Amino acid sequence: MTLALDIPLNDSQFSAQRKSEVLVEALPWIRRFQGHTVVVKYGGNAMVDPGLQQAFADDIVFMASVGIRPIVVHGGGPQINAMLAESATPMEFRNGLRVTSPEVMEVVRMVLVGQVGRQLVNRINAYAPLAAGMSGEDSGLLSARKSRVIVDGEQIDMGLVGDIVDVNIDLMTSMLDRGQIPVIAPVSPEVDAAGHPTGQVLNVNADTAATAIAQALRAEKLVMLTNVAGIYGTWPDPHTLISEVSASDLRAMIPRLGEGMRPKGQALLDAIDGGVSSAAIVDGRIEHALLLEIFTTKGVGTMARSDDYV
Ligand SMILES: NC(=[NH2+])NCCC[C@H](N)C(=O)O
Repeated sequence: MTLALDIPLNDSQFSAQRKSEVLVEALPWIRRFQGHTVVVKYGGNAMVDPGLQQAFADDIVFMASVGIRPIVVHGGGPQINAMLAESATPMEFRNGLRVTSPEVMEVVRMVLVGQVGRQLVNRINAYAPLAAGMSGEDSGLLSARKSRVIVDGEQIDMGLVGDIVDVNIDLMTSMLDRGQIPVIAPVSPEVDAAGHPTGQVLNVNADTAATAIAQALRAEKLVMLTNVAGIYGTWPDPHTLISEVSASDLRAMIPRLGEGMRPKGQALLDAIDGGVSSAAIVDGRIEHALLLEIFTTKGVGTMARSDDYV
């Protein structure tokens, strides 16, 4: 790389030029997403490693600072497992899956709402008091129904686990309008067929909760942090990471994806089918993966886009 006069650059000039390129690359994306809602699923390693936690909080504050409206939905699997073991909560397994008994649900709620959510709010708010942690129970943010889990054609009772059936859009919108960053634990009140709360709370998978919230708000983008690099190609190219894929190509690819990848591919597709323009899986083990996905042209991980994406 050279200056205009073809004079070779010394190291510090070279790195200054690299930095300016990075900043300039971000400009069209800042303009593209300004004023738009981006839902981010926070999970995996990013949630347990202090350095990655801080980098994630930085990225969310960065987004909010340039006028993007981020919403964070978090999981807490590793922390929940640790607390279940520590508290010696009795557990039952069916078909290899943990049943969410009322006792387990108490621990889930305590850890998600009282621990994981609090830590992230604390890190974000070290910059400015923007983040507001809430569970699906607060102000009726989320409503859920029990999931129907079918194994080998038979319905099995997995206890207090649910799927979101309703999102309080007005609440989310007014928070975003005020510049707040909702940090959501997807613990949700159960509602009956008429939409009335039954008094029970259900645990909702954070991936599906993030997808449901992104759909309800017609978010511009959904980004999911996971512990994989992204979606890999199918035959004849199974070792190449797919950087970008259209919804129809992804749909065609899903039956041929590996067991682990298929639900992730499906989550991206569900978001797009529900009206979200683009959805990405990024590697949460990489520091600032979120920043890199949103503010660079090639991003990181795998992005799926609607067929009419512009
Ligand atoms: N994995 C990818 N190919 N990402 C492309 C990202 C492009 C742009 N920064 C966006 O967020 O929409």
